[in-house]
Amino acid sequence: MIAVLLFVALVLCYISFRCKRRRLYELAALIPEAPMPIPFIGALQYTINLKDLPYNIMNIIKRFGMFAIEQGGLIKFWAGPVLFVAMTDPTDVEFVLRKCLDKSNIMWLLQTVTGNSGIFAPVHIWVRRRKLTVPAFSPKIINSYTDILIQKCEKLAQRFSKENLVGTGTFKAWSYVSSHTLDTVFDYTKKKKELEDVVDETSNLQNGENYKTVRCFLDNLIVLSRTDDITDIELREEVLTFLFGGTDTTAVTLCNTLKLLAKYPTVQEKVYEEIMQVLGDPTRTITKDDLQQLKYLERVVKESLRLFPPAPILLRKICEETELPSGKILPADTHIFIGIWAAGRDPKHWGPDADCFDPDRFLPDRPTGLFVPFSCGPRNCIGTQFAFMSIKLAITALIRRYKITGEEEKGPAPHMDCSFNIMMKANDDYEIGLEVR
Ligand code: HEM
Repeated sequence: MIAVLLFVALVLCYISFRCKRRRLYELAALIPEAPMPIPFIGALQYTINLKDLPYNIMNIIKRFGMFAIEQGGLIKFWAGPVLFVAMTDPTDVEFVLRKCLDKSNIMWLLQTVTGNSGIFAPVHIWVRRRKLTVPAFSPKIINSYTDILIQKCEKLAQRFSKENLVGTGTFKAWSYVSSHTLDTVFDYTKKKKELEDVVDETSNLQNGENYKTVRCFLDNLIVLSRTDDITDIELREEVLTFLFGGTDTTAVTLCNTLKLLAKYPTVQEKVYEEIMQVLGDPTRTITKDDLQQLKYLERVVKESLRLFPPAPILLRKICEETELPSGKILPADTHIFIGIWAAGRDPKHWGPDADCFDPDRFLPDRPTGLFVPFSCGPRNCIGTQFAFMSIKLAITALIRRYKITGEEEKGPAPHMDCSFNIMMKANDDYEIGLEVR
């Protein structure tokens, strides 16, 4: 008898739940659905096998993104009762990134690490944090870092030769490059495992202790924190934002670009020739003006970001029913999965060779599709300019000394086996070789 009552109660709860969400189901029914092997739990089935989770998520990102392209730019899928739409249509994507600023709360796990730092914070907290950090990224301040960055890139190039990695076959570049980018953002020489101490130290630094020993972004944040009423916890959270948003993203892009240069030696030679032409004297130290002239290198980095964006998806949540520019209507409480990876490979917008590596597609007179590896709109990446400068300087320091070697690609479409570990990263930890020029 109790079991029957329990069953009836459950059925009534389910009916009431469905009734309350009637509008959501009505609108969702108009959107094509991604095929799922097990219907009821939806995309949750891909999270069961924790060991292969990063690989499975990457596959979902690719598969759903491509399916959205086939279906005209928008599809839906369910994760249990939660409605997701995957979006690739350029106009709809730009609209969402500019107007819908709430992050999806499936990012709660990341938020437990970074707290209310700008990158994942609810909109009302983010507005203040963004205002606080913007001055640290003014072109004037970024330019003033050029000399420090040049020294650090030289140090990276020398490190490879000091550690006997030049002319001795292939090695995994990831750990060297990621410690370099950590150093560039924080200007610290501490190892990652000591980062907690670094973060705690920043709180003491607010009081002026050891202030002169720290420079770069951290330095600027501390200076800013003196004029604005920012607490130790907030300062700590923002430091974590820079760690989270600025270091591995730049390292992944740098490594992807090196790997692509190894795969395509003719592109690498063009990059080398441009550097030699701009610098004239091969031993001369690079300047910020030289950097502006490295246009081909800039196109190579953009093409690397198009094909292998470190953030292959962006997540947003819409709280109210919203009509998209394409005319489709999304119900309130939809989680949006913006397919950056797929939008960068959409043949409708990038041409039939969308999967191929062709830096010249970024020549100024050629039309391009949606290129948003740094997002766009008010919550876009605050470090875009810094990232470009940092990546171009590091590649210049390496290419002028060394030939990057490795497995050459047979066709124009590069292959890289990647997983999604918060960002999209190659599974081989970026195995490359270096030869002296
Ligand atoms: C190639 C390198 C980089 C890539 C691809 C990248 C990508 C992104 C993307 C896609 C977002 C937006 C996330 C979203 O909309 O959900 C973002 C946000 C952010 N990035 Fe970057 N980023 C890079 C480098 C950097 C660097 C070097 C810094 C700082 C030194 C930085 C600091 C930030 C911050 C603070 C945010 C949060 C902005 C906000 O919400 O107001 N990023 N980044």
